Amino acid sequence: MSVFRPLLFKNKVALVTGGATGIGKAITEELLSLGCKVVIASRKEERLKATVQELCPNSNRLRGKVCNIRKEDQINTLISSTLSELGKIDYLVNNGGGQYLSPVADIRLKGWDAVVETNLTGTFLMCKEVYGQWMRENGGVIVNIILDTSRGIPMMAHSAAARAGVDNLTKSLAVEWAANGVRLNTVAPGGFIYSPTAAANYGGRDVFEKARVGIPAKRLGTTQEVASAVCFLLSPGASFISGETLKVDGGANFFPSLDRSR
Ligand SMILES: CCCCCCCCC/C=C/C(=O)SCCNC(=O)CCNC(=O)[C@H](O)C(C)(C)COP(=O)(O)OP(=O)(O)OC[C@H]1O[C@@H](n2cnc3c(N)ncnc32)[C@H](O)[C@@H]1OP(=O)(O)O
Ligand SMILES: NC(=O)C1=CN([C@@H]2O[C@H](COP(=O)(O)OP(=O)(O)OC[C@H]3O[C@@H](n4cnc5c(N)ncnc54)[C@H](OP(=O)(O)O)[C@@H]3O)[C@@H](O)[C@H]2O)C=CC1
Repeated sequence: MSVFRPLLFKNKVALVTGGATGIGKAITEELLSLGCKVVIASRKEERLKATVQELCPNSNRLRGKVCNIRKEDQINTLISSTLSELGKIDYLVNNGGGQYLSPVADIRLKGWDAVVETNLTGTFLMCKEVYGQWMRENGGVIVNIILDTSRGIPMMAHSAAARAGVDNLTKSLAVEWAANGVRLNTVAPGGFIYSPTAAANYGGRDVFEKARVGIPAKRLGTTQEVASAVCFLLSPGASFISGETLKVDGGANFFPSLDRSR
């Protein structure tokens, strides 16, 4: 059940990258339930189609657009076609991203580049293009999803470095674009938010289940819990919050190794 007032969101237009699966899909569902029009964008057309069919089969309030955020020309087209179809972009959620597990010693340059391009460069390009085509003149709100990198992330150093870059980019843009009526914040889910697509990237649910002992609440986070944080930061309730990082981790960044026996 949503804790937000639909009046605040009605007829807003939101663009959510990676909005067809996992956390992005929960954000999409929440925004739709509040009355927004939503465009979801990612690489795999079949996932986009399935989510549009599942969440909004009988209306055009949800549209899927194929876009690889590593490709500047595709981002350009994504933004311009969204504007020509829906007339505005009030909210951008840069959620699309990911990585693979590897010790640093085994990361090849091609893999490093793939992860940095996906997470840091992709977010930079999305922010720059939406600002240039719409938000510079009209304002808007951007939320960037990262990982909680406050203690580094062994086995995911490429992604941790890229996400720390996104966190810092967000702070610079929050200052540069404030006078244009643009707010930006990051949401940092701590490690373990289960969804089937996220888990598939690591060979199944096991790696998430094993993490449970290190989480003070003794449970995994849900995609809806991340979506709530995102919607709060998008909402007018957060109208004087910009350049901040909101962790969603059930307290796991404090004393993360305590009480592993339970
Ligand atoms: C300790 C416990 C903690 C457990 C921690 C558990 C995680 C919990 C916290 C985090 C959760 C999440 O983020 S959940 C979200 C998960 N979802 C995703 O990651 C989806 C998106 N990810 C991806 O698409 C990929 O991971 C990403 C690398 C970014 C892009 O892949 P692409 O194949 O499209 O990229 P390309 O440009 O073709 O480059 C591929 C190159 O990348 C490298 N590469 C790619 N996958 C690889 C792999 N599995 N193993 C090795 N190397 C790989 C190789 O060098 C590849 O080159 P070649 O060898 O020449 O091919
Ligand atoms: N699950 C977790 O525990 C945590 C997740 N996160 C982050 O949250 C975000 C969402 O992850 P989650 O929902 O869990 O996992 P998913 O794997 O379900 O989501 C990743 C999404 O990103 C999209 N994507 C990946 N690469 C690109 C690209 N180059 N261009 C466009 N879209 C892309 C994927 O779609 P497609 O493959 O079709 O392109 C997919 O929809 C990610 O940035 C993730 O790293 C952060 C902390 C913890």
